[in-house]
This record gives sequence, structure tokens and C-alpha cells, in this order.
Amino acid sequence: MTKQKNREYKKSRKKPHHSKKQNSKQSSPQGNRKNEKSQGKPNTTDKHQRGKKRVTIEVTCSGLTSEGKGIIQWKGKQLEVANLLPGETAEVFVSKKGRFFNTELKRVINTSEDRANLPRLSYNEGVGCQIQHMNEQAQKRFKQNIIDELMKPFGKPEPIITMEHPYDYRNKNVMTFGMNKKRQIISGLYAENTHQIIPMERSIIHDPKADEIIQTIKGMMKSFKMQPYNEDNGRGFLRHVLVRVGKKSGEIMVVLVAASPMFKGKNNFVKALRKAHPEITTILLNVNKRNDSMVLGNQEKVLFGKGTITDTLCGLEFEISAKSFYQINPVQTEKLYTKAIEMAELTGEETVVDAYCGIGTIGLVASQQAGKVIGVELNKDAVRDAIRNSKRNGVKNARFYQGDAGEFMVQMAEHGEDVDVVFMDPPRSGSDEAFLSSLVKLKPKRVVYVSCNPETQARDLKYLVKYGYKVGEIQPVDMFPQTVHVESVAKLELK
Ligand SMILES: C[S@@+](CC[C@H](N)C(=O)[O-])C[C@H]1O[C@@H](n2cnc3c(N)ncnc32)[C@H](O)[C@@H]1O
Repeated sequence: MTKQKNREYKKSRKKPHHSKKQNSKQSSPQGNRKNEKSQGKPNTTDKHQRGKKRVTIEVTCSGLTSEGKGIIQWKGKQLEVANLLPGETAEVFVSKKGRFFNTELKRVINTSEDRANLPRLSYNEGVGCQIQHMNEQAQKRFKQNIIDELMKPFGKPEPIITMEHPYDYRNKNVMTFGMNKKRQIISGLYAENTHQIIPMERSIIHDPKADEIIQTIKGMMKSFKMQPYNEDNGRGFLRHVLVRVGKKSGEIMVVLVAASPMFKGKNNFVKALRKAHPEITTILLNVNKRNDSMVLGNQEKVLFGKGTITDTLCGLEFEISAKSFYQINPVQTEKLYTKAIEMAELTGEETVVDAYCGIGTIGLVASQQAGKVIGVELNKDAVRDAIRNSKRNGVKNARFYQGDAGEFMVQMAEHGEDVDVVFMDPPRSGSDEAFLSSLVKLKPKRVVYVSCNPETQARDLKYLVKYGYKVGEIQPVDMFPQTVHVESVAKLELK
């Protein structure tokens, strides 16, 4: 890569289209005095949470952040309120923590027509679903606006592909275990940007059976003298439980993530869990001694079954290991892959690279219409799955390699390989300069860029456009209903 290209790439990486916001309840005091007319009026002051003062204000919401929070003005400051919609008047609690303001919706006074007519949710069922208070039309508009805005430099995206039944869709649930102040075992999700567990028994987007299994495990812990892990003092055993469900096959994997490999009474535990849920097809113990936010550690032991599950996607069967990536919404994934493969315009002759290939899903589905497929993926377990999956489906024209996709592309470019089409589906952080600079050297006719983070996708598209590609169709797909996340696939052609 030339110095000029390097500088350009770094510059574009520094400036993502939207900047990340603060903690869910915290708003920065970045307000603007001109807006004081529309400021909320303080109603009352009360005390909560160990005597901290908070005021109740009446406000009208003027817009939405890219994280789906309502924007309000108060005392010359712009604050963000979760679960509030534009045009709504509401009572909001405001309290101050350091330089930041915490807000919490107390009561909506005038309801927007965009508000979802939800059945009453039980305790915390909507945690992690930042926009579950918007109805389907409003969610669709919200996500379309995000994509349209980000992709403005490249053309007008297609209307987003939505999901018919946008609930219970996740095939993977991960719950974290801990103790509450009454020393009762709890399981739930971390509150945004913290390691504080919000107890949760059921989520509107989780697979119901997976949630049920996690509750069974929580109920069994006391009698098996199994302590939840305490991050502060390093004591205890169970950190998380991951349940993965093959939505078509019905196979179910349970992964107990523990702080230690010493699992006393594991045989009896496995027996009791299988008795309560005969539908479980495999159980694993994963050991994670790390202190970061990664759920799974490297060490893994199969306690029951074959250690993997199988599922069907786009007519092919895929074996999936605990540590491998597998798209969490298979109904929408089929629509996404169908669109991506259509964009590749394969004729049966092409050499295709499937970069960041996971367990080989896109490459193997595309292999039926390609000359040959070369897949590259960093995760060893996923590459092993991909190789097994090509054999399982009788695919003869696909090869999978383990390694960094950027380094792999550099080598391909140095060897002057011929590549016709590249599918790329990087993680949320997007691709890197090694990958992109080699991609433009390899000059494939078409690049199909699949992304779960349109901000980094837009950044990388800008690079590819600068170095010889033009963006054709851009297709957003709602893979994550009820949340602010959106998937997008873009077709690029060599100019
Ligand atoms: C969004 S997933 C896509 C996987 C696959 N295309 C699919 O649809 O299931 C991104 C994948 O990139 C892999 N990955 C992350 N960093 C990588 C890198 N530097 N080189 C190669 N693969 C990487 C991850 O392990 C993960 O499997």
C-alpha cells in the first residue's frame, strides 16, 4: 500500500459516521442554550438510590439518536432518554452522576402513533431490545434512515427486508450468572457498558426453549452446590450459560462456562439436566479464567453428546461448534445470503473468495454456482467446521484456510492470483488496510460486502470506491428486530 493510501485509510478509520454514545442512562451535557425555550420544567425533587437527588421534569421529545433514544432539552443541555419517541410528552427522572446526567422515563403523557402496542411485558423481558417500544413501521423507518444516511455517498439503498414474525428469533442465548444483594442466584444480561447483571428470565427475541433451559440450570444450582462466579473476588464457579438451538434441526447445545475445570458432581448434573430437558443433544464445559468481556475461554470439554449441533441453512447442512460464529437469525440469514449470492452474478466459472467465512456458510451455498471457492477464517474451530461442512454436503470445489484474512489477501496479491468475486463478511470493526489494499490489487470483477455494522462498512466502501470500485445495489436486511442493529449487503463492481 502506498503512503497516500495508508493516510487515506487511517483518516477514514478515525471518523466513523456516527460516534458511539455514553452509557444507556447517561447523557453528556453538550447542550445548546438556544434551545432553552423547549426545556423541560422541573416538577418535583425526590430521593432515590442511597439518597441521591433526582428531579422529575416534563418534556417533549424532539428526535432520536442513532441508538434509538429520545432526544430532549433540559437547562440548555441535550439529554437522551431510553424508550421515548419523537413528539411524545413525558415525565422523566433526571439525576446527576459526575459530569453526566442519568435519565429514566417515568410516564408518557402523550403517546406517539409510532409506539408499539405491546402486550404487557413481564419483568425485564425487553432488556437489550433498545427499540422494542417502536411499532414495526417505526422500526423499519428508523433502520432505513440509518442506512440511507450512512450510504448517501454511494447511492440510494433498497427498502430494508423485514421479518414477518420479529420475535423469538435468536438461535443463541448467553446469560451471565451472579448473586443479588439478598444472596440469591440471578441470571441475566449485563447492563449496557457495565458488568452489572440485570436479572432476566425471558427475552422477547430469545428462543423460548433456550431461556427455559437456562432457568432450569439456575434452579438446579443450589442443590448441586454450584456457586455463581464473582468477578470481584474471583470466587465461585459458573460464569455464563450459552444455549444454541438448531432452529430447523431442533438440536440443542448447552455450554456451561466456568471459571475452573474442576466440576464436582458433573455426571449427576448432566443426568439431571438431561432428565429435565431430553431435547438437549450436547452439553459442554468451557473454562474461561480471563477477566475481559469475552464469554468463552479456550479450554473445552464435551460432557455429553458430540460437542456440536447441526442446522440447515439454504438447503445445506452445517455442523456448528461452540466457539464458531453462526448467524443468530436463520430466517433472515437465508434472505441475506440469497441476496448476496444474487449480487455476485455467478456463472459457474468464477474463482470466488469467501473472506471471514466462519463455518463456510456463504462460500458453500455459493459453490453450487461457482468454479471454485477459497474460504479464509481466523477461528480454528470454525475452519474445522467449514471443512467438515463441505464434506458433509458433498462440495468438491471449496477449500478453507485458517488465518488472518488481511494476511491471506496480501499473499494472494503477492502471488498474483486470479480472483473473480470476493464475498467479505468481517466482524463489527470492519476490514483492515492489509485486506482492502490487497483486494484492490487483486482486482476481482465484483465484491459483495456483507456487514453487521454499516458504519464500518461505509468507511470501507469509501476506500474501495477511491481505489477503483463503484457501488451498485445496497440492500439492508433486518437481522436483529427490536434492537438498533442492522445488517447490510453492498455490491461493488470494478470500474
Ligand atoms: C460476521 S462473522 C461472518 C461469518 C460468516 N461469513 C457467516 O455468515 O456466518 C465474521 C467472521 O470473521 C472471523 N474473523 C474475525 N477476524 C478475522 C480476521 N482477522 N481474519 C479472518 N477472519 C476473521 C470471525 O471469527 C467470524 O467468523
